[in-house]
Amino acid sequence: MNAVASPSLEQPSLPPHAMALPTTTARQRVLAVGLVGPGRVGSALLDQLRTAQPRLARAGLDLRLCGVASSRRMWLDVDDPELNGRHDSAQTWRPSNLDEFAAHLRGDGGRHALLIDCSASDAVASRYAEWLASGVHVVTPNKLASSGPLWRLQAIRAACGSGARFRYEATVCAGLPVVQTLRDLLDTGDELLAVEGMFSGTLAWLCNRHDGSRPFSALVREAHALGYTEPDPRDDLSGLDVARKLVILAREAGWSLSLDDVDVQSLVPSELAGLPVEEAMEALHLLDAPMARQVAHAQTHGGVLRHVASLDAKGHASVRLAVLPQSHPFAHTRLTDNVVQFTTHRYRENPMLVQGPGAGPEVTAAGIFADLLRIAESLEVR
Ligand SMILES: NC(=O)c1ccc[n+]([C@@H]2O[C@H](COP(=O)([O-])OP(=O)(O)OC[C@H]3O[C@@H](n4cnc5c(N)ncnc54)[C@H](O)[C@@H]3O)[C@@H](O)[C@H]2O)c1
Ligand SMILES: N[C@@H](CCO)C(=O)O
Repeated sequence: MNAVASPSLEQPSLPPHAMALPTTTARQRVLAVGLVGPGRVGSALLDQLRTAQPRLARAGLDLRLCGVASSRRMWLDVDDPELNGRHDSAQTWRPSNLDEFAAHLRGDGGRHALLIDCSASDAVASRYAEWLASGVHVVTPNKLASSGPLWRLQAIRAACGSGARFRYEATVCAGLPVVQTLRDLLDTGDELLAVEGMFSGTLAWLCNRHDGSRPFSALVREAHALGYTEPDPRDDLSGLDVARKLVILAREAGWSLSLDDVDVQSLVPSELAGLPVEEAMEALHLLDAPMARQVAHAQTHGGVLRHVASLDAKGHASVRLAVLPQSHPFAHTRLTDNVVQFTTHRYRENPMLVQGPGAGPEVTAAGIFADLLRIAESLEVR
């Protein structure tokens, strides 16, 4: 199984026989896994799963990749490996159909099944409740279910009554333990008072790299190629991606925040906002002049640009680009570093910090993988 290096490659080379596992022993837990969205993050995850399979098998977890679905086509492990072999290891692909995909994953219902959504698709997020209700666990870095309509998230939570689990650690700051940390604080009786920080790996990287020597648009293209941005980088630049993360954390704490409640400062000029994504990628130069002015302004004031966000217990939430003094702790972050500062009842004098790389396929994939392992740990042997 090789990595799919480009998001445009919708066909990861996944010879079914490459996923062959050591013989299952009576004590092994079997987990059927299906992946939707083999893009930058999904492909990195497929690589990590394949590398880990022998080690997991020795530890008693038989991880079986049963299917991969992209927006247009899918591969299921029942597809003919001999035929694939005759076509130079090509896969047998069929048109994508999420109903068939989930039914195949469930099998006869006798095995544990887990679906990983690595798309950024609302249509896929809309299916979680029915998958969970049918007993399929769901893990995702896709923020749309947890930050979208509240009724849909409530339906997803209700569907977990089937015993299936829904985990989404990588929706906030990629592989950093942010959602789990907040959950641990709350589960042990602490109370969230405020969250502040830098929640965009892309904006952190752009602010660190943008010194005026290269056009901002060239840096955005590079961040996209490195896999830091959302599929549509305007989701990062408009502050929407960070607003989604604030909503996810607020809801984790039991607050009914929605995207409309977040005061967001967008960096996307209106001429760029209305374009289809391909045209917008061609017109990124529209960002250059305004961002050059922002950098010059920060330099004149002896400060640095940082993309910051905050949320308080009264539901005030904001996302903006700020000029911070060199002495500010956020001024010395590197590369894609995110910082999440939790002020809680216990940590009110000296808030708790989670900090580190906040974007990129490999760290994000590792966050998803860790969610999968937490679910796998709780499975009984079938
Ligand atoms: N890149 C990061 O650093 C990062 C970090 C945290 C979370 N995420 C999230 O991870 C997800 C994937 O990001 P990416 O950078 O890999 O994006 P990508 O564009 O590289 O990949 C998305 C994949 O989803 C597939 N897809 C789209 N619609 C689909 C549909 N309806 N059915 C099946 N497949 C569909 C596409 O075919 C593509 O393979 C996004 O939700 C993103 O917000 C990314
Ligand atoms: N595009 C996002 C990925 C992590 O959610 C970011 O740059 O932070």
